[in-house]
Amino acid sequence: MGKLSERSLTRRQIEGMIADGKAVFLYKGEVMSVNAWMPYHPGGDTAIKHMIGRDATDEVFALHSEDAKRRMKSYIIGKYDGAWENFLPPIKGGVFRKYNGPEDDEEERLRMRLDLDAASDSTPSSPTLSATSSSEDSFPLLDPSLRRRRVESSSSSVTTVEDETEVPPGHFDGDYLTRQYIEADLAKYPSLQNATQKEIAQKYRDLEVRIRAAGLYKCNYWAYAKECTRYAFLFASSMWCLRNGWYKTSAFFMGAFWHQLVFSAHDAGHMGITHNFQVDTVLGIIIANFLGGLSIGWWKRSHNVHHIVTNDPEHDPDIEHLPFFAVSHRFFGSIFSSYYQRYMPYDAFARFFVPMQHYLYYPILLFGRFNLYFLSFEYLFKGLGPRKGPAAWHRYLELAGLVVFWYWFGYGVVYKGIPNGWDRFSFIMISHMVTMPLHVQITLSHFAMSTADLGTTESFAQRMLRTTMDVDCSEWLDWFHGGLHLQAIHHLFPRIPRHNLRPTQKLVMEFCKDVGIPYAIYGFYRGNEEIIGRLAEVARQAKLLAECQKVMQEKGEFGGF
Ligand code: HEM
Repeated sequence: MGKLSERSLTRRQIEGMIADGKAVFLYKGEVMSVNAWMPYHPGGDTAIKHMIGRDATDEVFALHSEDAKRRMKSYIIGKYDGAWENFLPPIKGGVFRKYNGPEDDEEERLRMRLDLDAASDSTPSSPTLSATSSSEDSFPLLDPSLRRRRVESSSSSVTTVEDETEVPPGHFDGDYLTRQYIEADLAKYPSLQNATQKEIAQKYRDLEVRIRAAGLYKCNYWAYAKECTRYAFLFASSMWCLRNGWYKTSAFFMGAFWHQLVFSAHDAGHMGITHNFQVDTVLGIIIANFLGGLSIGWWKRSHNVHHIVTNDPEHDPDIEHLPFFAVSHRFFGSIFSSYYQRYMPYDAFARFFVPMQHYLYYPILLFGRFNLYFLSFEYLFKGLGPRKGPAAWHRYLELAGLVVFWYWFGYGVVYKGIPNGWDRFSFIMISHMVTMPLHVQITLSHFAMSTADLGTTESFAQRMLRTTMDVDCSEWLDWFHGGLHLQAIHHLFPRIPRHNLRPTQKLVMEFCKDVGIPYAIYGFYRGNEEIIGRLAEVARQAKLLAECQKVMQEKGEFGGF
């Protein structure tokens, strides 16, 4: 009998394993079953759950070190020959059938042949929706009168194309809107046919090889020396002003220090500095916990899921901000968050805030840092991170980091360094509010982009570029945006060091042209307009929904989503 890793598995066998509760995914044509590893996984189990039944090659490749990829070999249980069609993972509602024997394989072969015949009979260019869609394969075409299309040239040579979908006046239909948004994306992006998406995936992998050969994974440590000088200057300025009794100016510098630090914490959290998981995580803990009072573990846990299911209202924690913001009408339906493991109710608070969210966007973000404390404490005190495996000990270092932070900042700076209550209060408020641009920078790349789910065939590269945009700015301003302005590039290659994102951008633009994926890039001001525009659009929909519900209640009908 041959080695386990050499046996060929059929699609139905793999489906049957998943039906039996096994966490199975494909990586470079090999089938892996990882239940035993899940409690030890530094990336948490949610990340893996999103890949069950899928070809996870690109996601796994983008997020892991060479060492982790080597480690994966021991979880191979077989191989799959041929082109894999993704299942919808159980976490997204996928349903799997038990495997009863070779007769199931025969039945599956027949089904696939029939599907193939049906596909070749249909128009080749028309995109088909995969397992996530309803029984219909494609939605009725978007009513052109409802769509305003603008085509603009950015300062770069790449064209930015954008649609705005508006609700027909007088009624609110969430499903209709969802279909409209999907149709808008289908019209704008390459076909979802398996063959097209596989070609995009292949070209994305070729691009990765070119990037690696160009040395763009190599960290520029001199650039970090400059970053550290800036951090030291901001911190020293804060302390100097504090000593001289200029509390408000001191608070400003403290806020600027935290604002800048976060960019390096982000790099470390992605293993984008030394590329060694333990070294970069410790760097991240020093920056985020010891100096910033936050938890890098919390951030990694939520941010990594965000990288895998970007802009998916039910799964991406980075766009789940009810009751304050809803970036999609789908939040009106009180959907279940797989990350938070709870319903996100569209309750009285949400009905109050969301219709005016475009006015509240900047004021609420002023308080963003306070929310980060809450999420960090919750993560560390509830022990939500890995309890076993290579990342288990990080929790203790993180907790020590918080103790040190509250000692130097809470006791040393605020309590001992400032003589009276009012100045202490204003120091805390100013220093925290000065970090507000960071929250804008974080949300800028995604809030205005698509939240539509195009199904299981869409490649990782297309999904990242469809849900993420970049911000165009002069190179000398890169320090201010800290790499967050090149989010689309970063989402395609999360481990590329921040200072190499700009040279990578050129290669990504060529890739986008080649595969026909629009590369979204706006100036900072225009990007802000886009966000406010999107928030205003969803706010209008929320108002319309409220009006419809009121009318229906008056008529004694049920006013649902
Ligand atoms: C046999 C399967 C797997 C093994 C052995 C494995 C191993 C590891 C290891 C050792 C790390 C630490 C960072 C590193 O050295 O790269 C890691 C991180 C990570 N893994 Fe996996 N992994 C597996 C499957 C997956 C899958 C399917 C996903 C989903 C895309 C995933 C997502 C992540 C993420 C997001 C991180 C980042 C965690 C962090 O930086 O804190 N992993 N994994």
